[in-house]
Amino acid sequence: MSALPAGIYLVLDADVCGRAGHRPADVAGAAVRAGVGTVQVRAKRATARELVALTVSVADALRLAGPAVLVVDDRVDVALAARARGAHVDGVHVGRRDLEVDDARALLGPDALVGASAALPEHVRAVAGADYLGSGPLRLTPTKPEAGPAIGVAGARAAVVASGGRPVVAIGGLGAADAPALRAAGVHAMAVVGAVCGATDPGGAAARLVEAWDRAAAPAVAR
Ligand SMILES: Cc1ncc(COP(=O)(O)OP(=O)(O)O)c(N)n1
Ligand SMILES: Cc1nc(C(=O)O)sc1CCOP(=O)(O)O
Ligand SMILES: [Mg+2]
Repeated sequence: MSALPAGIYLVLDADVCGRAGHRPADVAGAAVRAGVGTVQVRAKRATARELVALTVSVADALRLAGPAVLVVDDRVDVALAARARGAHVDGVHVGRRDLEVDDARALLGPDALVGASAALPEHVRAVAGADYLGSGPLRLTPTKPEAGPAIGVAGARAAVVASGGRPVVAIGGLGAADAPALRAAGVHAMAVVGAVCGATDPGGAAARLVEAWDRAAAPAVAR
């Protein structure tokens, strides 16, 4: 199984990229070149066929950009279809209305990376087989207005405590300024959509996020 990289986790939302005038594969490549370790393909309005094509194009971009983990939001069938076309897809991120974690793993194979949404400690217990947990929204966000309620850094900390040592990925309204508090709470990675996909310069925005994350870990004397 691919381990989930710590640091910045890009949720590559096709609609947010499109509104900003960016090709998702270009955003993914620029982000990974800037040090982003994980990319999740998310396209809520796409057909299954469009999502397969998008996933293949992102996998192609990542092959050139450098090592990164690639997962698909929601759709195990799409991950499998992209793999069948030769794309390297590590796994999926499943939400509470998608396939269960164990079913996703049974279909994708034992080495797949399967992440699951779990905002509250009771959700964390319900996804015992997940390789990592996505917890949010930290704060309300225009990218996903239906998400909520906001759990804040305290909620992310509660997920970390309930996680049994599994990596927790915080999501929802996050930016570079959040890195110190999230790292202090024991969060493994910070997921962003708008901060990169919606930026004028996605690569530059990703580089600033990576730098903020790395700097947040530095000992106080080195700052
Ligand atoms: C890292 C991460 N965490 C949480 C989510 C939310 O996933 P989900 O519950 O499936 O909601 P949608 O993204 O599908 O609207 C995520 N995508 N990534
Ligand atoms: C895709 C997603 N899931 C969330 C959750 O709380 O489950 S919040 C979210 C959107 C995050 O976008 P942004 O970084 O632009 O705020
Ligand atoms: Mg989802």
